[in-house]
Amino acid sequence: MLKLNYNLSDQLYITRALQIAKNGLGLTRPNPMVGCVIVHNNTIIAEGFTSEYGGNHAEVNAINNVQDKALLKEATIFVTLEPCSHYGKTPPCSDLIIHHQIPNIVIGCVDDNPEVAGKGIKKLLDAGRNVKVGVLEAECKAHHKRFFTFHNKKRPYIILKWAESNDGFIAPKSKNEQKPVWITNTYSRQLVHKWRTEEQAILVGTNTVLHDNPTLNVRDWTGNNPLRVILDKNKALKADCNVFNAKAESLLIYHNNKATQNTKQTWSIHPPNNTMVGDLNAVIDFSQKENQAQQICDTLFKHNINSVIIEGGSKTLQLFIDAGLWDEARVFKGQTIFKEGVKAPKLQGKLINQSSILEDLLYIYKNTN
Ligand SMILES: NC(=O)C1=CN([C@@H]2O[C@H](COP(=O)(O)OP(=O)(O)OC[C@H]3O[C@@H](n4cnc5c(N)ncnc54)[C@H](OP(=O)(O)O)[C@@H]3O)[C@@H](O)[C@H]2O)C=CC1
Ligand SMILES: Nc1c(N[C@@H]2O[C@H](COP(=O)(O)O)[C@@H](O)[C@H]2O)[nH]c(=O)[nH]c1=O
Ligand SMILES: [Zn+2]
Repeated sequence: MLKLNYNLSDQLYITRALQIAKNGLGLTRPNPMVGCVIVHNNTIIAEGFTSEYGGNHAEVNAINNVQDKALLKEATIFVTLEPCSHYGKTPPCSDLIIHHQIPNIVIGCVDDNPEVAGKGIKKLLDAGRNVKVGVLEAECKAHHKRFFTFHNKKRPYIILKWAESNDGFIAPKSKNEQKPVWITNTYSRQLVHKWRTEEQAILVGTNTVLHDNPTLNVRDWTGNNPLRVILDKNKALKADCNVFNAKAESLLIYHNNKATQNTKQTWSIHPPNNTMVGDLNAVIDFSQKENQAQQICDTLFKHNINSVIIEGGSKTLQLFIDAGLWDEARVFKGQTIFKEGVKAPKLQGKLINQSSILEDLLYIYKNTN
């Protein structure tokens, strides 16, 4: 039977499931980071969250953690996302729940992946189980924002990030060395490395590579490197740029005219890992300025990328802002004054958080359109 009335304890256990689900952040991609709690007689008897990509789903881990499996016949299982119904890298979790005769299932939100999309719930209902759907639904959807954006908007969840001087520039007019001019302090920069571990890809424009020679990997935090996505219309970037080194994988996006396609590629692109589909070269039509951002999104979608952090420069960030193709912006404001230089992007969004990291200010915006 499908139930729609929820009580406080349902919310409490889904809150706990959301809390432990966050252990999978940056590890489960492109799978969602699900949390699961199993309760018997008002006591949590086991918990689980999604393992690193290719490993167990949250429900499997939670059920494996139950010591006395006989209790499952009287238990309630709480999950942030509808249990799956399909054979992916692992068998369907809804079958496992049925197999263990768990009578009550409480679900945060329905899975919008077309392979599941209600079929997991149907399986459970057809097996005569009590199913509640939509407990803390908004919170669960927000938690699974990367996964839902990917399936519903057919593009990755997009985070814009930049650091601007106190007078609104992201770089000075000129500089002597091919490396970034740091506006933010080391703690802010460490936070950026943490953010890099949380997203599947990181993207920058050509000028940023030419001027900064960034590496774009994770150094000041522990976690997975994102895939480095580099826009290089004319394949002008040299093989020895740091973004093509062996420290992480790179995807090059270039223009689709004959001249560039025939350009001999002189550097090796690292092989895709098992979360990627397609090869690590992609072609778009850069002459169509008005839909460049959409084409880039389509490319990332085809490569199964659920989230991307765009770290500049201004032109690249503005491209996505003008196309309305962004979800969150994380903007640092430092104390430096440049007087002139590369102007920071112009963005209109809802300010949802403001904090300070020593003297740096951090503003978080949401795209409400
Ligand atoms: N403080 C911060 O957070 C950050 C600062 N920066 C700074 O920003 C500056 C770069 O930003 P910005 O100039 O806006 O550029 P981007 O990094 O956004 O690069 C995109 C631009 O590069 C130019 N370009 C040059 N050669 C090519 C090519 N072969 N293919 C495609 N595009 C090409 C294009 O300019 P055009 O359209 O004119 O052809 C294009 O619009 C750097 O000085 C860097 O230090 C960068 C990232 C973050
Ligand atoms: N200058 C500046 C930033 N610059 C961004 O960081 C990139 C360098 O990455 P990496 O080589 O991996 O350290 C650089 O190309 C640009 O995208 N970021 C910030 O948080 N604060 C700053 O003040
Ligand atoms: Zn599953």
